[in-house]
This record gives sequence, C-alpha cells and structure tokens, in this order.
Amino acid sequence: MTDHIAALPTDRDPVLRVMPMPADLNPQGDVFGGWIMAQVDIAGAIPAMRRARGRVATVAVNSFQFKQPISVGDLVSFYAEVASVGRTSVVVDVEVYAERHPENPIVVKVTEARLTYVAVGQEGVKREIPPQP
Ligand SMILES: CC(=O)SCCNC(=O)CCNC(=O)[C@H](O)C(C)(C)COP(=O)(O)OP(=O)(O)OC[C@H]1O[C@@H](n2cnc3c(N)ncnc32)[C@H](O)[C@@H]1OP(=O)(O)O
Repeated sequence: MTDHIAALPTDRDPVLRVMPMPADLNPQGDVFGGWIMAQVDIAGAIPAMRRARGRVATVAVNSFQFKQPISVGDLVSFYAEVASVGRTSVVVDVEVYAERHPENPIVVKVTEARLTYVAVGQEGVKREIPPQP
C-alpha cells in the first residue's frame, strides 16, 4: 500500500499547518514522535472544542499510527474531523500529511490517529456536550 498521493485533500481544510525545526529531530535525524503526538493532540482539540463549544481535555488516544517519517523541511498539514459525539465526549480522527521536496514536490500521509476529548467546565469537571445549534 502506498501512502504517496498526488496532492493534499481538497474536500477539507487543514486545522493546523507547521514546519518542524531542527530542535524537533530525534538522534536519527527524523522528527521526534513526541512532537508529532503533541501537534496531533492540538489539531484534534480544535474540532472537539468547536463541537463542545468550550474547553476540552484529552481523555484517551484510541489509536496512533506513524506510517512514514517526517523530515526537517517537510511542510506538515493536520486534518481533523469529529468522528462521533457521546454524552460528554467527542471522538476525533486526525490525518497528517507531509509535503516534501519543494523543488520536486510529493505528498505523503505520515500519521493517522483517533483521540477522545471530554468537555470540561472551568473546574475541569466533565459536562454534557450541547446540542448542535
Ligand atoms: C487540556 C488537555 O488536553 S490536558 C491533556 C491531558 N488530559 C488530562 O489532563 C485529562 C485528565 N482526565 C480528567 O480530568 C478526567 O478523566 C476527565 C474530566 C477527562 C473525565 O472525567 P471522568 O469523570 O473520569 O469521566 P468518565 O469516566 O465518566 O468518562 C467521560 C467520557 O469519556 C469517555 N472515556 C473515558 N475514558 C475513555 C477511554 N479510555 N477511551 C475512550 N473514551 C473514554 C467516556 O466513555 C465518557 O464518554 P460519554 O460521556 O460521551 O459517554
């Protein structure tokens, strides 16, 4: 199965786009997995907060797959969508793509993840997800 695609998705917009810096590399010279996980958590929280209409806390990383490495100089785009909504929780799917080699560009899907966020109030106590407006 190839993860190389011709272009970024055109049916949705990324919630986050960032270029990793040399400080984000592991000793092998690829981007550190923890950096990717942090960005995925931030990206997933964006649609979760919009759906919950307020603060959320990450309660679980349900799945996380590093499919291809990310290198310094790659432009990394995070696409995040609500997969399901519970009483107090929102499940979000995140897909991550890297645009490599601007002189001869290719797009590679590098990571897929599913995370669960819980709507919380000011005291950090869970609250119900409000109905869709
Ligand atoms: C801002 C940040 O993101 S910080 C990142 C780190 N995250 C945190 O610090 C959060 C720490 N955790 C907490 O504060 C608490 O666990 C809370 C507030 C998130 C949840 O409070 P609890 O009373 O334990 O919640 P409870 O067990 O009832 O579960 C709440 C919801 O999460 C879901 N949930 C809980 N654990 C899991 C899990 N492991 N996987 C999937 N869903 C889960 C439940 O099914 C429930 O969903 P529903 O109401 O839609 O049916």
